[in-house]
Amino acid sequence: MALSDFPRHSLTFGPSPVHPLDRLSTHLTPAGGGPRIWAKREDVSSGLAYGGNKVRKLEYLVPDALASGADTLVSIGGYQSNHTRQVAAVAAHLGMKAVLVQENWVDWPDAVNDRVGNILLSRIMGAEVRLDPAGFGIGFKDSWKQALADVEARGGTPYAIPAGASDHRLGGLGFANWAHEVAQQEQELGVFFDTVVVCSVTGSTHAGMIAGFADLEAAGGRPRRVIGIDASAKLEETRDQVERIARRTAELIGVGRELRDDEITVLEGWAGDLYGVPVDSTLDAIRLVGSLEGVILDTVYEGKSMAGLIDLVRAGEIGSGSNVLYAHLGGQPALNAYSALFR
Ligand SMILES: Cc1ncc(COP(=O)(O)O)c(CNC2(C(=O)O)CC2)c1O
Repeated sequence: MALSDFPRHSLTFGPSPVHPLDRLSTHLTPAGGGPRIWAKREDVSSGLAYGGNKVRKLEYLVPDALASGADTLVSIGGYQSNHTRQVAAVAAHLGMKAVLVQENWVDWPDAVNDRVGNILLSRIMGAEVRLDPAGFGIGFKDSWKQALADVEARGGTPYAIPAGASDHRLGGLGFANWAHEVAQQEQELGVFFDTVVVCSVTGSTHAGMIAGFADLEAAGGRPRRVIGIDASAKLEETRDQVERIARRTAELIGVGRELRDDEITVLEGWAGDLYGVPVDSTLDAIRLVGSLEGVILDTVYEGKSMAGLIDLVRAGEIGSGSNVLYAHLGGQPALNAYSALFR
């Protein structure tokens, strides 16, 4: 099957905007001659509760959920999960229930961590929010399996959405479609993005991009670099999951060849020691992009991937003449649980 053969339930206003970050580009290479940095904005692409990258993935899971006769979406994340908040929004939008397991993925000292931001939004949207003391992990957790069983036990029909909607047969399609959308926007903009920078944690955003760009290359497109910046602080787990989902998605959409190892790049160096805990480079990136561009990045994900992009540009790893596309995947609501860092 080709990507276009898979049903997609539209959950966005259309293609997510692409725009240059020229003040950032100039700041990083004041003498000129550096790369031009652009952003593609998943944080402003949907009307569903501030949107984000998971809405894209859910566009391909929703038809499967509806076809299964499910009445309840069941998923999992940390207290400040952007993913579970987007699941709550999509469930509300579809007239379905949502059961969300919110684990203690970030041992963060903020007293309101389980009451503001994403978890507040999920409660407003009527989701059943289950706080669980278990720590971070991107695999299938017992708390999530229990939630599925509970929905069935009370006569409901659950639809299982794993963490980040990633380790799911259809989890990579959303960003395979994103890659095709980029190619369309390149035509309109008259630019070619030779490098894409994206945050990687549960992996199917990055993995879908890899498969989608390989699909485009198989149809005669130019090769490009997709650089994942790890924000899980569990690099091997995240890299393994990116590779597994990328290969599975490439096969699913009929790319017609094995992915090359060099197409799967997840870099460490900006996650810090713990998922969800910002480090100096995270906060520096957030303040720099906020003050130069009025673009807001979060402390868990985008602040870390932007820190990676900034260092790669400063080190000349992303060089002059390059047009680099930064995938802004959302995440801002969680900032409310980190307000003490920005006094
Ligand atoms: C704003 C933002 N940016 C990047 C990512 C990483 O995406 P992947 O999980 O697809 O690798 C998330 C994920 N968030 C998770 C969540 O529970 O919110 C899945 C971890 C994200 O929310």
